[in-house]
Amino acid sequence: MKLRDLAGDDFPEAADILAGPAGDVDILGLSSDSRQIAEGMLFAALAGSKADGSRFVDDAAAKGAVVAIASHPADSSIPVVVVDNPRRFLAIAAARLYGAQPETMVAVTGTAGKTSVASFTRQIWAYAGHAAAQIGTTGVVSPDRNDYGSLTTPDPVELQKLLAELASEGVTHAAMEASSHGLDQSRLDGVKLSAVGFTNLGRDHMDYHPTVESYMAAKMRLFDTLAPAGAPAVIFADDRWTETAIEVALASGLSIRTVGRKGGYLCLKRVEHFRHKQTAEIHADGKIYEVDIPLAGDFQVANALVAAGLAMSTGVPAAVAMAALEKLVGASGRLELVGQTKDGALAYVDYAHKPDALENVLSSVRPFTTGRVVVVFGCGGDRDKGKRPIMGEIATRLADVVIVTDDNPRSEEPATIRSEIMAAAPGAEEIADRAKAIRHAVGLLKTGDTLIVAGKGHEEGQTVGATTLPFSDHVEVRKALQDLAEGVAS
Ligand SMILES: CC(=O)N[C@H]1[C@@H](OP(=O)(O)OP(=O)(O)OC[C@H]2O[C@@H](n3ccc(=O)[nH]c3=O)[C@H](O)[C@@H]2O)O[C@H](CO)[C@@H](O)[C@@H]1O[C@H](C)C(=O)N[C@@H](C)C(=O)N[C@H](CCC(=O)O)C(=O)O
Ligand SMILES: Nc1ncnc2c1ncn2[C@@H]1O[C@H](COP(=O)(O)OP(=O)(O)OP(=O)(O)O)[C@@H](O)[C@H]1O
Ligand SMILES: N[C@H](CCC[C@H](N)C(=O)O)C(=O)O
Ligand SMILES: [Mg+2]
Repeated sequence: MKLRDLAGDDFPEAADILAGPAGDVDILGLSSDSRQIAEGMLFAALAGSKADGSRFVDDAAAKGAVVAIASHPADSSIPVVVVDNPRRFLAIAAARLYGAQPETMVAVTGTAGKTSVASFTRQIWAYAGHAAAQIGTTGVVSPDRNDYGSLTTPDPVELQKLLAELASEGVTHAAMEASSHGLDQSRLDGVKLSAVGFTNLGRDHMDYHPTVESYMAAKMRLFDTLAPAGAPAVIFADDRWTETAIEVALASGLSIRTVGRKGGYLCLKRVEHFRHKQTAEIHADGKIYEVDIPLAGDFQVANALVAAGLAMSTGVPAAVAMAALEKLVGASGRLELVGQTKDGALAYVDYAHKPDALENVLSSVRPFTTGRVVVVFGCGGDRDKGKRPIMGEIATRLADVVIVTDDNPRSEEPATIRSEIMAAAPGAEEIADRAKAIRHAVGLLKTGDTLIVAGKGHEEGQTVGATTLPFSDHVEVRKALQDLAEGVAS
């Protein structure tokens, strides 16, 4: 496709250069990484967190790039087209180059619950008879795929390639997670959205966003920039940041649909929490439905409501959506019951790796725990350091036994990360080796206790330095439970 057609009318600041010979250049592919460039491709020079991509224009040209997109002029053997936001150019050009997307796409943002909402929305659509997919932290799930993922919101070129593949595989509906990094870096800018959702805002990624307001503003790009005017915006009604989300949706001309106890579109009239399910009375489309949601964790009711709101906003009748809630399966590693001891103590794996999530998950299991709540967790390296003492405090306040261990130390010294948590967790035990920490915790379990292994959820690796070693909380919990049952000494 010609560069001019990839740009369309979206980049008036480059209209002059695109009207000339540079606009006629035929583009065979796109990349923001000079190392991935091949003959005939466009190179987008992005200012990143570690490097400035414009340093690599010559490398890209040497590998066969025919044009570069950048935010400032550069001397090069290939034309350099200057635009205000090269990341946005890359995303929009990728959407045009790959062409197809599932007809109905929704995106959900918020600090916690995105993966669960994307999964539940996919499940409700599938129940309603649609070929549906989800894209996010746990990877890609569709009728034909179950691919492990790495980023919550993929890089725009990969994302658009994936959407075109899904469309060609017959997927008509896709729900995706919009992370604050993804939104801030314009990774979703070429996605054609039918509806958008917001769950909640808590503390996370304060290493990347300077203030909580700017973190919220990044999330709200989904509403004020990406959602087309008039699109439904499904907003969880009971969060501290609900009003802000509503204000942004109003100012952006979206159709506001609140869900929750204070919800107008879906109103939670009553909910009873049981150990493995919740019974909710939901007012939807003029009727009251009593729904058994077969998931542990009261926060899952909020996620189920946002998902039902998104499904209904894209054509699923209320009665079908409510019936589908009774069949939901939790996303992998989200308060997932992995096993129990012979005395009936339950062991869960959960993905809480930020303060609000840890607080929610520990509070959720408390009412059903007649014994002690035992938690094993750590904090990731090269990520928001401020959350470490906060999570230490939460664990100490809400659990009876706290075991601090490693969770993807990455380039940091693991002992330093643990000590920053331990500083706010008096009485906690520190066991560096995560497998040993889990085994120790399982060994402590008595009748009535609940174990939460938090932070890694579905993850299949432990990243130490630059190496990711195979590691799964599920596998380690199962092994420890089995050895305990067989009397193998720890
Ligand atoms: C901090 C961050 O978000 N980094 C993302 C960002 O990279 P960057 O722009 O900072 O890259 P950089 O290393 O500074 O390099 C700048 C540019 O020079 C290019 N380059 C570099 C070297 C070279 O030889 N040639 C070359 O062209 C790079 O390809 C890049 O385009 O843009 C890249 C392309 O989209 C992402 O892959 C990369 O994600 C990294 C891998 C990452 O770990 N991201 C995490 C923090 C993330 O995005 N997480 C979110 C949130 C999860 C959650 O909600 O909890 C997610 O969506 O997963
Ligand atoms: N609605 C919610 N409110 C508070 N905590 C939640 C909520 N939903 C999930 N959690 C907690 O957050 C963890 C992660 O849930 P989920 O993966 O659905 O969220 P996410 O927004 O996709 O997270 P991430 O940004 O890490 O991918 C869960 O394991 C649970 O501990
Ligand atoms: N998408 C999140 C995942 C964190 C998971 C946790 N296990 C950790 O490594 O901190 C991030 O990159 O911040
Ligand atoms: Mg997620």
